Amino acid sequence: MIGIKIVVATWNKVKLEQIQMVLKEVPLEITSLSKDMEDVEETAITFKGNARLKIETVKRYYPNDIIVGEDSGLTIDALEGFPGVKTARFSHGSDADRAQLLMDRLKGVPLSKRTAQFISVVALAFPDGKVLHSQGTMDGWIAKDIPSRLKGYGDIFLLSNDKVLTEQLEHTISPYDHRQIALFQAKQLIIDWLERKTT
Ligand SMILES: O=c1[nH]c(=O)c2ncn([C@@H]3O[C@H](COP(=O)(O)OP(=O)(O)OP(=O)(O)O)[C@@H](O)[C@H]3O)c2[nH]1
Repeated sequence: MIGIKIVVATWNKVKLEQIQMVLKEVPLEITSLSKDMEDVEETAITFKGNARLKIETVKRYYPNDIIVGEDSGLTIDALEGFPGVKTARFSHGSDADRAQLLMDRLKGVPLSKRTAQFISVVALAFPDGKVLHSQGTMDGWIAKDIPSRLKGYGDIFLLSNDKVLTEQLEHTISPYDHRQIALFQAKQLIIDWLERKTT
């Protein structure tokens, strides 16, 4: 549709690539944020709330475009949902450092009680003021052993086939990935909105 772009409201390069990959089937130009745009303080207590904060901030700069924002994280049942919305920042350092801290907190907890979820919420803001959301969840367990190459949460997140997420992804892009599930729904919501707009 002439004039409308998709603007991806993320400051994370990997996430940007994943969003661009799924949304490339939508017949609109996809752009990322200009380098000098302020990051958003993620102060909400839900993934949906933080995804909304991201799109609302970016919409102020691009009121006539479709804004796509995503918030995700890991929730661990034995830790009452922790780290949840704080997954990217509950302590200093890298995701690998934080993953190590989670392993320490789960010391002695048997595998059957180490159930966890990766959750992704995508928020969409449309030029007519409409706001829509989609959500994806992936269930698994926090592994008992720390792998030798701990780079992030994907290295401690065990799937039902006994592989950790990053090991699985080396072989195939999982259609069951929380972010992929939320993004595929979001793609359809954008297509539906465009169809209604043109009919
Ligand atoms: O190893 C992983 N495999 C995954 O599949 C996965 N999905 C989410 N995460 C982690 O969850 C937090 C999201 O934080 P988040 O949504 O606030 O994103 P972000 O701050 O990086 O970017 P932005 O979009 O806010 O700019 C970050 O710590 C991510 O590493 C994953 N880690």
